Amino acid sequence: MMTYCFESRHQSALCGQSPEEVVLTNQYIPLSIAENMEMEGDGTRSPNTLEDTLRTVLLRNRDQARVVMMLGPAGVGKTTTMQKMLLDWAGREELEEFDFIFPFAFRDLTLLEQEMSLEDFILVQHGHFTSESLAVILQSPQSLLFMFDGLEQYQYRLESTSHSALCTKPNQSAPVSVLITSLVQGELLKGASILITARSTASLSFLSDIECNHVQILGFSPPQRKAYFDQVFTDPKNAEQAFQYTEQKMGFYGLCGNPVFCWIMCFLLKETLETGDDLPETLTQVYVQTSASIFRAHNLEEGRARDLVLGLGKMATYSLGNSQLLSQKDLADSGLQQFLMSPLLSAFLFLYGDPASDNCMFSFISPIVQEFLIALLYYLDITWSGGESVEVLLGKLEGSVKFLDVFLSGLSDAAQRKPLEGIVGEFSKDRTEGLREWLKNTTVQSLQFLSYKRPLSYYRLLHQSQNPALVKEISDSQAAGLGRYYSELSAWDSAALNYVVMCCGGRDELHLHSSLNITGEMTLHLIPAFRLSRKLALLQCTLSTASYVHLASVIHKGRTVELDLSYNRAMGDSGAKALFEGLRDCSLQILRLPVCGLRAACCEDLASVLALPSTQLHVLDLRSNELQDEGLIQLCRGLRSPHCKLQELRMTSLARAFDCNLTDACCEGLAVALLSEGCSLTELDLSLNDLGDSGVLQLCEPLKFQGCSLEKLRLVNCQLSEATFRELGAVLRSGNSRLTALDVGLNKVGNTGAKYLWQALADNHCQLEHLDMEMINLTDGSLEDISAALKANTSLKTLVLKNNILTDASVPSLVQLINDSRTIQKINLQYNDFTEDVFEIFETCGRVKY
Ligand SMILES: Nc1ncnc2c1ncn2[C@@H]1O[C@H](COP(=O)(O)OP(=O)(O)OP(=O)(O)O)[C@@H](O)[C@H]1O
Repeated sequence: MMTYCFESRHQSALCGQSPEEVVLTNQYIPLSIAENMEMEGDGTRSPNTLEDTLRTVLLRNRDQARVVMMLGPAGVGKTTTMQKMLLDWAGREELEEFDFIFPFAFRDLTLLEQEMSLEDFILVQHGHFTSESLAVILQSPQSLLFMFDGLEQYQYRLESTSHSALCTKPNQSAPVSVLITSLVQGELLKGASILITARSTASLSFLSDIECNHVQILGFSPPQRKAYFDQVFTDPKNAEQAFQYTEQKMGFYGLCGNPVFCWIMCFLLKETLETGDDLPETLTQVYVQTSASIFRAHNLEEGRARDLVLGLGKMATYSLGNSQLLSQKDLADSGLQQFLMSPLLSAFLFLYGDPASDNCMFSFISPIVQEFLIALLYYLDITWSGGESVEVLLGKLEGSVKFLDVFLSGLSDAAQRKPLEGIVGEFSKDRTEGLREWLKNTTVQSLQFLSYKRPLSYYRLLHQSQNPALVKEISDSQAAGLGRYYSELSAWDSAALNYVVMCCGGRDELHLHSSLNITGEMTLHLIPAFRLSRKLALLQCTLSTASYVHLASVIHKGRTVELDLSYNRAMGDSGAKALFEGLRDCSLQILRLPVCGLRAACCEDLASVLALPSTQLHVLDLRSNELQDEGLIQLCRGLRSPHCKLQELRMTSLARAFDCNLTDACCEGLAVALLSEGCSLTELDLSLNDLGDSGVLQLCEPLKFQGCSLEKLRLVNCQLSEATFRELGAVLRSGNSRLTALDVGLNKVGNTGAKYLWQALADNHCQLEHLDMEMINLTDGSLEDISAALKANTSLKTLVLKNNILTDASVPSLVQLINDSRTIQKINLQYNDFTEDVFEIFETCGRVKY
């Protein structure tokens, strides 16, 4: 059994050690799987290491056919895992419940075109059994495990066939595809276990009728890849450096979990760390430098190297649209026959079988290498595919390629392609310039038209092309669009966005809206761009706690003056506390944190930073956070400090569902703070809190003192009655108040309550410029008071009386009053009980909104 191996291939810079070598030399590192494993019957989660999971699902419910699909992209370790299972089973360390395991590679099955029985099928692949022994073995299906590796390399489709067409006996002949389907459906060897690997779920329709467990391999987690780097490098310092470098520079491409990619990075960094050469900055450089190194090792002359790349590029394109498994004919059609015996060929292709025989088959070592070769072909042969433009090429291959545009962009940069150009000859200048032009135009278009493909996907390409002059050209023509992003952000997008912003020397304002799951890694990529922005708005995002730590480092001693984190509901006290660390010494003047899930627990930290001489905060927006009295009382400690520079504090609620929950209990502390010498508060918004008369009457006390700096006060919908209005009137008439704006709408005090404010307006001590009494149940009965107030007043500029119960009867007088007033600029009378009859009168005064 142990002579069997799924793939015979040798080690290369682009594909790593063979699976067989990895397991036999004990270099196998456990792999991670996706978390969304099925729940067990008792509600517990399945184990989450790959090996445990496979064991569990294979040994579950042994009376039925147990089919397990092991899924994961190319190079993630499916074959290696199978190889490891086999080795462990043979060494009696795992899966002892199975007496026999029969491994198959789908690729080999492609050659089995004739009909045969299951017995013959097994004997063809595993010749060490005799027919007699096999017949006995097959009588106990429950002790058998069949492994089928690499479904995408099977030329025939497995279909969900009707039961009558399936095989039921091991000696019954049928096409191999039917034998496999019969096994899977449980018609043949009922009770046997089946494990199949595939890169994707694309061709799994044959499993639709049966119960099947899916295990998704993710590859190496960060600790697993650290272990891998430690294993490959002998020097632990180099291992750490290479690991960190790979994480930071390549992490966002989403490839680092892939063992083969880790191998390539180790190979490359080992070389560059030894020679002191430049380390790769982009994905393109990784593949350019690795292939250049392969070519150098084989010392091929320039013409032949170019022919090889051209041939591989052509075959790569053919393979994309046709089959992953390629024949000798495909090789010859691509002009590669001359390289058949060259070891260089196997640096890019897996060879199965004897190259001298007609049965030899080939496949590209990975889709990403395939795409890299297509990109090279594009620049090396301008006649290829009718000389089509990059746009047409990408359009044609959309859906089947992932990194082609990335490589095309990277290779358009002379410095990045240089190591390969020295080996395969010059790239077409027309093509490199054409790419540059295309990239510029599509990026500009995406910035101009919101419906166009999102700009961030082009920023990735700009980052790859490493061409700051090109970015500058784009930003010169599209300055406005470059600072605003309204979509999901990935780590790759963040790195690309940072690159673009940095190439432009920063943006004064940077807005990221509605991006969920902004991780610490993403924020880390964006720190340089953030630090250059004076205004930073990250609205309706979900930032991780680590992101707030990074944001704190952005504002700490930075140039950011305004930070708007509105509607980051998940921030909470932990995020806020991390952020406030940055406030200790910063230029930040405006901090907007409405609807951020804050509670009283964060207010102590906030109060402490407000009291620091190094804090510059002028505006603090805490609307719709459930801070409660306790939170505001804590904050007052900061407000009382002579160092506190806060001028504007907003603690209203944007909706009843998001209350600040303040009551009269916080008002005494606030009154003391307002009276304290250091307090520089000029604007206070406490609307939509149940302060009641008992609370606001306490606040009125400091307002009557000259030392109180408050100029604008909003107390909309605070459950106030006549008593408070009387006191507010007294404040305005006191001659000491600096109040210039007062909003007291939605407190249903009627004419009797409002009377006190009309009287205050008539007093020449009152300096109010803005008064809002929306929806306070004002009727025509107050017309006399209004009239007296407006005739005498010389300061009021805006008056809001909308949503009251005034009728047509008041209109002529009101309009006359406004027309006569020298100061009033705007009066809002919308939504009163007016009929259309008076609209003509309103029209005579441009200052009335009705
Ligand atoms: N667990 C592992 N530990 C160490 N190296 C590994 C591990 N898994 C994979 N590798 C390395 O990655 C290479 C590719 O792995 P493997 O061939 O198993 O991937 P795959 O998922 O079967 O890919 P494909 O879909 O292309 O067949 C192996 O040859 C080996 O060098």
